[in-house]
Amino acid sequence: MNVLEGKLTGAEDIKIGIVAARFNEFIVSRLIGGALDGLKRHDVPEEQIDLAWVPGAFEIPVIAEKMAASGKYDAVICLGAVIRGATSHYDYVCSEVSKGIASVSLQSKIPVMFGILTTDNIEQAIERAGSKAGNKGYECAVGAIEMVNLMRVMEK
Ligand SMILES: Nc1c(NC[C@H](O)[C@H](O)[C@H](O)CO)[nH]c(=O)[nH]c1=O
Ligand SMILES: CC(=O)[C@@H](O)COP(=O)(O)O
Repeated sequence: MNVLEGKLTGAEDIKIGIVAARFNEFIVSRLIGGALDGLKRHDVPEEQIDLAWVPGAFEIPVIAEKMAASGKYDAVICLGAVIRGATSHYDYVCSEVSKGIASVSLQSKIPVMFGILTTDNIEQAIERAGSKAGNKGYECAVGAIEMVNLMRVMEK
């Protein structure tokens, strides 16, 4: 059996685009820190990482699509924190952001990582932004490297 896998080494030439939502910046800034930590610890040079801020998670897909279509990046990491409020707005934002990001990844044929926290309260978001439930930004960074290297293996 042949196992195709994306290793976490050989990331020195990987170029990453990050799209981050400014809404709940207190949380998102920690997701960005986790992503940068993950990329740096796997030897992705800082000068090969671009960060684009958008107002909120709903605006992430359109900028993720521009990054992916530019041909400048091997992968795009989408970071945001959607925290439930008093109305159904949360459901619409979460639904459209997840559909949008998935669509960009399939259309552009490069990894577009879903680093959007969708939580019922701020405590759950804090837990997933660098405390007891890990850091979704770090997870997406390492996942991006694995996916880029897996796709390179499959294209040989
Ligand atoms: N409530 C949250 C939002 N809402 C804003 C939308 O994402 C969007 O920017 C607005 O509707 C204008 O188009 N965004 C988040 O990222 N997180 C939230 O909790
Ligand atoms: C996720 C949201 O859009 C939400 O934070 C908005 O809050 P509300 O539903 O109270 O307007």
